[in-house]
Amino acid sequence: SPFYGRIIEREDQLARSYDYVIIGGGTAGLTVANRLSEDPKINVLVLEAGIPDQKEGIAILPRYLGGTMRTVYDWNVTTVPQEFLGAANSVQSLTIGKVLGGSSVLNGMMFDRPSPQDIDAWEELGNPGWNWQRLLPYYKKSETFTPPSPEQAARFGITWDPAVHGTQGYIQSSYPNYIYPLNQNFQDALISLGLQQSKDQAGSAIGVFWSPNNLNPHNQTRSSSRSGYYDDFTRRPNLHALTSRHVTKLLTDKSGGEVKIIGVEYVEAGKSQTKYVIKAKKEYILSAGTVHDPQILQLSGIGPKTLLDKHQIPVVVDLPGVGNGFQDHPMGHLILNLANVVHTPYEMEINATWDAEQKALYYKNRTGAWTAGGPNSVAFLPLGNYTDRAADIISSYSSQDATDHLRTGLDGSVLAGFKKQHEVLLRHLSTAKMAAMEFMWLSGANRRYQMPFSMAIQHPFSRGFIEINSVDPFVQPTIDLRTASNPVDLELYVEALKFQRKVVQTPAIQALGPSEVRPGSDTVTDDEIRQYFRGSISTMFHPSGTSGMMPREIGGVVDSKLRVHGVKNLRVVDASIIPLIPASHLQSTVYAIAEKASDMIKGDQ
Ligand SMILES: Cc1cc2nc3c(=O)[nH]c(=O)nc-3n(C[C@H](O)[C@H](O)[C@H](O)COP(=O)(O)OP(=O)(O)OC[C@H]3O[C@@H](n4cnc5c(N)ncnc54)[C@H](O)[C@@H]3O)c2cc1C
Repeated sequence: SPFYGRIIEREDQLARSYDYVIIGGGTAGLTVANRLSEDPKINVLVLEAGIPDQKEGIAILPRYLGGTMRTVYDWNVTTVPQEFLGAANSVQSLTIGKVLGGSSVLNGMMFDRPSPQDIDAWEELGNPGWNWQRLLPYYKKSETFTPPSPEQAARFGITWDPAVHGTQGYIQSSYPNYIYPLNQNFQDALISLGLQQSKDQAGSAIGVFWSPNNLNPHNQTRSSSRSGYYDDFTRRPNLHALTSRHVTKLLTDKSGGEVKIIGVEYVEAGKSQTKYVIKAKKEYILSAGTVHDPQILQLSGIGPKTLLDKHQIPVVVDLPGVGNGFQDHPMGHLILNLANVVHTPYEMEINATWDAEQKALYYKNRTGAWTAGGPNSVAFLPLGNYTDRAADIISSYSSQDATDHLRTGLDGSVLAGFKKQHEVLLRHLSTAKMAAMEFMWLSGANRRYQMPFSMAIQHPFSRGFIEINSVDPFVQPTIDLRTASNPVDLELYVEALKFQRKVVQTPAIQALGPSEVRPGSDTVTDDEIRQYFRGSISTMFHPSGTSGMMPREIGGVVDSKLRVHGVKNLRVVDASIIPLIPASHLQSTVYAIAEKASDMIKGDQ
């Protein structure tokens, strides 16, 4: 067919049948599509609600990091008012990708990994085979790591361990040709406080470390699931992507005793009168992301019975976990102005001459500050590393009844699951092997200030939810992060700010002539600090957990082969299956999950 080998545009270009239909061509969706279509006999269709980006600056240049937010490539969804936060930041926007490549086209390009314990905890929740040792090969499989140049390695002291990196994967991880010197001040400051520096974050992400970006080292542009797993494979005749197609529900059949998916219903964007149905011979794979997976499942009658009854949707599978278990990394800031002039991404915004010089360098030979955007320097710290109140905090969590601060009306199975998570988290957080807080200089991910430090809680005990509030698939589901609903989470921020202020006092930061812009000198007491965070914490864009991988008896949505409980031929593969959010930015883990899932699906063929 003349249409093979590209993104197809019309229904009459579809193949007669597909073995797999993948709902959502995002980070995980395109990974699975690539791997399944390696077998030329297997036909794969991806249905993606967004359009392909045009490789414009905001989508591919580190200089314009963040520029896709609130554009056509963003679903532009917002939360309901957050009752545990202050009025000023009560309604939050939650950027998520609506584009071929999904959130990997919008993300902050930080390419790090969690610590082994973060993944081992998944196995402890009843998922055999989901531990660090078994997932590490998939982190490696998805990555091609390029070490920093010898000059950069020598100048900044960047070390790495080739044993934990991949060399054949489709996602490029590398250091930009230009590294902002402030990354070094940040490292030096933390080391001067006695913190350990890891040789390589990719095998043990504790302490302060250098991190690469998802950056193509050859042309210094973003590496995304689209550039890595899709663009070079469009000549495969058995891989089709149909964009601008919004999936509205899954069609189910219960007649044989077990529940089966018998088709996917979708519409073309802007033409919702005409409904199409496409069928898969083997399986359906839901990769629509943490916000939309539960919406699609619930609209299809798979979800909590009480919610389905409320909307008069016939119950196909009563699965109380669907949409519950939402987790994210809420993020707060300490912001400095610097008296001593150093180059920062902020300078791009105020110094047109410097920006133009850097632009010229970029287009001449891919050097200069336009190559840099995503953060390269970060610290993931266990409680005992940044506060002497670690024991108090652990005991505040452990003296709670695990279900004290959850939303009301949850099914017993979901409560049992959270009890189990509570236990697993407390066991690990009291060791030096699980990070509780991430500290980072945001680099180009926040270009409004010279020195925005972020602080993000890594293992919140608060849980949010996503649920439909209409049977209309085009109405955004209710997104309730419930940030800080567990009050002990806020205590971690109080301690984090005090620690961050100590960091500012170190010679490495003092050399920059810092003055605190936020929260500022009138925020001193614990109560003032709590108020500050209530009024300012926002999401770090790491939504996960709404199709949690756990046994059904404890509120799980998918089993350890990522099959939806109670449904024969449906898997979920993306960030929503993460049962406990790890201490890391999420993309490397999403790729690893998708690579592992692809092998499991092939194995079951
Ligand atoms: C602004 C931002 C910054 C981030 N920064 C970083 C970072 O620096 N480092 C890092 O590691 N991670 C970062 N992340 C997180 C990381 O990018 C995500 O966790 C990851 O990309 C999620 O992958 P996914 O496959 O679960 O979902 P997505 O990649 O979002 O894919 C879901 C896809 O499904 C499609 N879809 C949804 N509903 C439907 C429907 N009804 N019909 C058809 N298609 C549908 C969507 O359009 C989308 O393409 C960031 C994320 C964002 C948004």
